[in-house]
Amino acid sequence: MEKIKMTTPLVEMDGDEMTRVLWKMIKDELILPFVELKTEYYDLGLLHRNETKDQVTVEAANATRRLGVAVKCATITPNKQRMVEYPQLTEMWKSPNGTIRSILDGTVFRTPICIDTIHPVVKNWKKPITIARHAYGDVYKSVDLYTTEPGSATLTFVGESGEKKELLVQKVDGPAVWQAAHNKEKSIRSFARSCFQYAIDTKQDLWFSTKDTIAKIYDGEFKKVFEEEFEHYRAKFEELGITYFYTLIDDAVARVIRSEGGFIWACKNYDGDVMSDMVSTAFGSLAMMTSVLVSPDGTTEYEAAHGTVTKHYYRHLRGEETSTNPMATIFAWTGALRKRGQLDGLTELEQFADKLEQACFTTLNQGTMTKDLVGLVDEGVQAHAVTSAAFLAAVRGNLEASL
Ligand SMILES: NC(=O)C1=CN([C@@H]2O[C@H](COP(=O)(O)OP(=O)(O)OC[C@H]3O[C@@H](n4cnc5c(N)ncnc54)[C@H](OP(=O)(O)O)[C@@H]3O)[C@@H](O)[C@H]2O)C=CC1
Ligand SMILES: O=C(O)CCC(=O)C(=O)O
Ligand SMILES: [Mn+2]
Repeated sequence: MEKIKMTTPLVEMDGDEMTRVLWKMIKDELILPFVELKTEYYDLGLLHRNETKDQVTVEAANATRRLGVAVKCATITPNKQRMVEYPQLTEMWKSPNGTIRSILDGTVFRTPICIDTIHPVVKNWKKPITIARHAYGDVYKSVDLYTTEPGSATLTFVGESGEKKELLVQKVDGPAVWQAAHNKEKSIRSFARSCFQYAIDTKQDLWFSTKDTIAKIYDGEFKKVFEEEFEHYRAKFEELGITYFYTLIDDAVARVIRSEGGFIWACKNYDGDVMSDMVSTAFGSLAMMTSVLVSPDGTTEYEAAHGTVTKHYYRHLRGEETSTNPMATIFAWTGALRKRGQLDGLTELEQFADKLEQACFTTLNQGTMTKDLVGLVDEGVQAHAVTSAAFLAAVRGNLEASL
């Protein structure tokens, strides 16, 4: 078979640990034999980020703005422990995801990948729940401070006009921790618009939740902007018979559990981060969730929602074959290839992405799956755990049969 040609490169962001291992396996087994892959490659592996003083992350984000589509491997965000593990690190670098999302702005849409033989642990969930996570700001762009003596902190804003606004944060009588976070009205507005548009595109209800009773100004602004923006979409919502529903985050959490699913849940950045892990795991596995960042200008970045699967990587380093689930990383690639195909009018590339996803489903339906899924399948369904390599080989077999 002649390889499928591409016209515009994808931005390829390589990453760390087990997902970096899977990344290469996926490319070698499922993409390079079939596609004349064109990528602009950025190595976001921790040590290369360190060598470039994290400039490679900024370059990769700027390349994504230029080329329009990126695919990203999971990356380590260093903490104190990682500084010990990697003594060559000159700084505790920020999260590359945080940096990229700040540059691209927009919303991260996360949807569970469902199969017929695995039922959600929440038995009334009948349809997938998509988390729409605001990608900009809040704690991901905040500054932190630790102080040791009694004293007080104030929050000061100085406008370009010279106007000053000052607020006492707290007076403390001993050691304390502090944090200042922000968001931009423009970003909140584009978050709202992308959520309403996504609800229309997928014909699903949209829920939105914050804690505006506590963060009256901060979260109140999110609520207000969503209400204002909804007026531009109300007619279309009514025409499609879908609804916009706002409620407090704690009420939303309870309602989500009691729901049937089949809607989009818009969440502030941190809520979306943690709720997407809960939702994906409740639907099956962390590795069964797609994730795409859609920025206001339509730029897209596809990734897995999970991390670098460190525990499996240590086993890999000890020479063991691991059974790490590559589904979310494969779907990051198919999402990006399909989008590139759509933008460049390459039907064959789009169809290839569809067929690769279908080959994954066929493999799972044949009972060939990674360890995380085997224990979850319905009673009576034959399923066996295989290594990541064996899973990818089986997917390749099914893919070849479909081409
Ligand atoms: N998008 C990104 O770039 C993200 C990066 N990170 C980074 O990843 C690193 C590890 O973070 P951690 O908190 O352990 O989170 P991970 O998501 O990497 O893994 C947590 C656990 O979830 C299970 N799991 C996750 N993905 C898979 C998979 N594909 N197949 C099978 N099981 C899976 C594993 O459970 P078990 O061990 O029981 O098999 C694993 O130990 C950190 O350095 C963090 O900074 C974290 C989140 C997102
Ligand atoms: O960037 C990080 O460190 C974490 C990212 C994350 O947890 C996510 O994207 O869900
Ligand atoms: Mn997360």
